[in-house]
Amino acid sequence: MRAILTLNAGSSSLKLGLFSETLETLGFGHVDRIGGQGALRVVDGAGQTLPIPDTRPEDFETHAKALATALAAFHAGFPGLEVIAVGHRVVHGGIDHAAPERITDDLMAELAKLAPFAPLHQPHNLAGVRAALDAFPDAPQIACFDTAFHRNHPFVNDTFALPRRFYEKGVRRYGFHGLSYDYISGELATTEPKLHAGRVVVAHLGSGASMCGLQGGQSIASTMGFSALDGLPMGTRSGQLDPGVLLYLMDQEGMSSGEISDLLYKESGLKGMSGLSNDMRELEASDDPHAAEAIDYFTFRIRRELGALAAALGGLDALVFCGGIGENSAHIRARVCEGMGWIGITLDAGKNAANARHISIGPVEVMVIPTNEELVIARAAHAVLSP
Ligand SMILES: Nc1ncnc2c1ncn2[C@@H]1O[C@H](COP(=O)(O)OP(=O)(O)O)[C@@H](O)[C@H]1O
Ligand SMILES: CC(=O)OP(=O)(O)O
Ligand SMILES: [Mg+2]
Repeated sequence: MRAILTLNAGSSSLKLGLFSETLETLGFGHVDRIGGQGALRVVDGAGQTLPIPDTRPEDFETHAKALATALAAFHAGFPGLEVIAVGHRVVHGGIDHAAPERITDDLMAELAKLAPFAPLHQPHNLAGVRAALDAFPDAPQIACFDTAFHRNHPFVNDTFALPRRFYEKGVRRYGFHGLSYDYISGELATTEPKLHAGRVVVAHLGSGASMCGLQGGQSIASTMGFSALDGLPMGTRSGQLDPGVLLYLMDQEGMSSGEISDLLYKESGLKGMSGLSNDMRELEASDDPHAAEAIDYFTFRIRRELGALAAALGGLDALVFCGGIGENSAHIRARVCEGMGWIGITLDAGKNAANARHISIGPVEVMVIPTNEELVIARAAHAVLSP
C-alpha cells in the first residue's frame, strides 16, 4: 500500500496521518505523554481502533522512540505499507518561509535557528524530521508551516510598537495554528461560500489555543503573536501578559529566563490557575472553585478577543469552533457565547449539546467544524509529488 505519511509533533504528543495517493484517509496515530506514561492509539480510515504490538514505557521516552513505536504499529496495522512522501507540521517558518517546502540540509539549518521563537514546538518538529529522514531516506520530506497562513496579514497586525530595528530582525506577530485555519477556511469555501466571503472568527481551542479573524478566507488578525504564548490562556501557557510582569519576575523575584520560560510555557494557563490540571475535561468535572475560576478566565478571554477580532473585521458573520475543546465541549461553547446577543450570537442549546455543525439561532452563524491539520499537510506533500 503506497501512502503519504504526515507528522505533527507537539511538545509531548505526536500525531500521524496516513493518506492514499488520492488523499483518502487511511489511518491516524496519536502518541500522548512522550517522556512520561506514553500511550499510542491507531485507528483506520473509518475511525476503528486497530490492535497494536505490545509497548513498554521506554518505547515513548523520546520523540524519536515514539515515532519508531508508532511506525512499527502502522506497519503491523497496514500490511505492505510503502511511505512515498512525508509531510511535517513545522510550527515556525520565520519571515522567509511560507509555502510548503521540500526539506534539505540548508532548510533544516535555517529552521533550527528559529527554535528559540517556538521552544515548545520547533525542536520537536525538527526531531521528527530527522527521525523520518532516517526511517524513509528515499521519500521526499515536505515542511508545512503553522505561521504561513498569516504571512499576508496587514502591517498593523504584524508589528509591535518597538523601534523599527526589532521588526527588521524578525520581532513580529507571526500567528500560529495556520494549518488548522487553512483547513477551516477551505471547508467554508466549499460548504459555506457566502460565509467564506464574509467576516469569520475561528476559535482553535486545544492544548494550544488561538483565534483568527478571516476576511474572504484570509487571515487578517490573530491572537497569537511573536510566540505561541500570546493571546488566550492555554493548557499550560499563560496567554497575554503585561510585559511589566516579566520585568517584575526578573528584577524582584530574581528569576532567570529559563525559569520564566518554564513558568509561562509549562506551569501557567489552566494548569497554573486551577492548581489541578491542564485538561479541560478534568476542570469541567471538578467542583474546586479554582477550576471554576480557570474556566471563567478562559471563556472571558475568548469573549474579549472575539469582540476585538470583530472590531478588526468591521463586524461578524460567523464564529467557528475547532480543536479538542472547541469540537467537544458544549459547556465551553455555551459559556463563550453567553451574553453575546449584542453581537448577534444566540446559541441553539439542543444543537450545541449535540455537537451539531450549525449550533446557533442567528443572525451570526455559529459552527463546529472538526479541524484536520493532517489533511492540509498531506495535500501539500501530494502537490510536491505531482506538481
Ligand atoms: N469532551 C471534551 N470536553 C472538554 N474538553 C475536551 C473534550 N475532549 C477533549 N478536550 C480537551 O481538548 C484539549 C486537547 O485538545 P487537542 O486539540 O487534542 O490538543 P493539541 O493541541 O494537543 O492538539 C484538552 O484540554 C482536552 O481536555
Ligand atoms: C502553536 C501551538 O500552540 O500549537 P499546539 O496547539 O499544537 O500546541
Ligand atoms: Mg494542536
